[in-house]
Amino acid sequence: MRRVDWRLLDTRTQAQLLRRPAQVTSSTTASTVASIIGEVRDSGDSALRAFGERFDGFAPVDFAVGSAEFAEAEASLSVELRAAIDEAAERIAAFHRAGMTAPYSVDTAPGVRCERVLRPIQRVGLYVPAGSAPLPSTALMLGVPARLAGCPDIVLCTPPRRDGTADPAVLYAAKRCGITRVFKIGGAQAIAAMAYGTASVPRCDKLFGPGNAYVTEAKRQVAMDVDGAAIDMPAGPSEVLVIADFGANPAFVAADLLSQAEHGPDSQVMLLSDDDRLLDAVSEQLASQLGQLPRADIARRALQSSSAIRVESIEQALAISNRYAPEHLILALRDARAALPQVTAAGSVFLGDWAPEALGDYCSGTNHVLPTSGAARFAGGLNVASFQVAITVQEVQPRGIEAIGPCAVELARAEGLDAHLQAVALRLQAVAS
Ligand SMILES: NC(=O)c1ccc[n+]([C@@H]2O[C@H](COP(=O)([O-])OP(=O)(O)OC[C@H]3O[C@@H](n4cnc5c(N)ncnc54)[C@H](O)[C@@H]3O)[C@@H](O)[C@H]2O)c1
Ligand SMILES: N[C@H](CO)Cc1c[nH]c[nH+]1
Ligand SMILES: [Zn+2]
Repeated sequence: MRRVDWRLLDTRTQAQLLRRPAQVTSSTTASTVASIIGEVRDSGDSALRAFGERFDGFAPVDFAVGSAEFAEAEASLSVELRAAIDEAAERIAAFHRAGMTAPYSVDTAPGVRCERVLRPIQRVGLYVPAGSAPLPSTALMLGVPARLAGCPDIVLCTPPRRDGTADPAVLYAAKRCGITRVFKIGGAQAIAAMAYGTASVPRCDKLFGPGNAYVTEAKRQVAMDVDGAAIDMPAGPSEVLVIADFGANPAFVAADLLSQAEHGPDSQVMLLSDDDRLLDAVSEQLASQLGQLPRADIARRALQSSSAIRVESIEQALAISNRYAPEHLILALRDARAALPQVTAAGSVFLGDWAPEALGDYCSGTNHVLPTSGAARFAGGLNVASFQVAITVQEVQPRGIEAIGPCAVELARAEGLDAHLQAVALRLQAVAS
């Protein structure tokens, strides 16, 4: 992790420091992904088999997980793991249920009723990563809100293991959410299959879920294509930014940084502090904790494009954080709650010393599918509304057209749109006669 003093950097170097590693390699990734998508569109299942063989070491004859594989998966899990998945699912459901928006209706004038009704998106495609680590928690983060939204048709893709089976905990978590249409397909090819459809995989209206740089780029490309599919958000390589003051626990801070660094070599973790001793102590902790981690190599590579930044003040740290717009923001501050109003861009915020980011990943109840690469400046994390379409409705009585028709006539005249004017004027005449 490079150590720098923000106050000594010119503005260009400051900007470079806040760049994501995935942004640096994006043009190569984009062309690789474009050709994968093209081949899936042209050759469907046979392209999926070729990419499965090349990238996952397995090309299933049948991509769909059958009922026997679901049953074996469930039986193979420990009682403790099943209970943890069940417990997490319940807490995620409780938080997401509380955040569901209700339909509403307003009489905007006498005889004019405007409403907003909510409908579930009819067919949604979920992507659960399993490249370097299978993420059953992601199946919950996607499946729970999709069910609460009432989506009738839920498709899930996840990369197969080398033996051709899907990760059993991912299958259990999917089934726990009522999802049984699971396909063993990973990467950009899975996104292409769900966006355009193949003989095996149904075409979906909207795609959800995190993934590596290939998955995230594939989602971006299918979302740009009018024949493709909508997407939730860019939810790429994991990130965390920690703002720590003099009193923060260096072991906790280092553990939180490493918990995101271990996701992938393209993850990025940032530490900002106004205290040199804290920065020194975290650096020592990183070195000693790294040695204990099975995924130390991955974490070490992520740390190479990460920074520990000495700032003038916590206010300056908050300003830098808002500019960076991290997926996760940990406020390891003595009065973390007091800093919250200054946070304007972050996917999910963790207040104080006792809220490790890993709790949000698994079971606090918030969603861990969050915007990365700075998208937290304009987008929030996944929620039930992400799986719904909001349809507005208006119902107008004769007295309603009398009340608001003249307003529409005036505006139509100003725009020179006579057919619009006529549509209203005819009704005004009919009501008057
Ligand atoms: N932002 C979020 O909300 C969030 C949540 C969870 C996980 N994540 C991120 O998701 C990512 C998961 O990545 P992963 O790799 O473990 O799993 P993954 O399932 O996203 O990717 C694995 C797939 O990548 C494809 N692939 C691998 N190498 C390739 C290559 N050279 N060319 C083309 N395709 C290739 C393969 O098809 C493989 O099946 C991590 O970066 C993690 O940080 C983000
Ligand atoms: N931290 C990831 C989101 O960036 C989510 C996750 C799943 N499992 C562990 N972590
Ligand atoms: Zn994580």
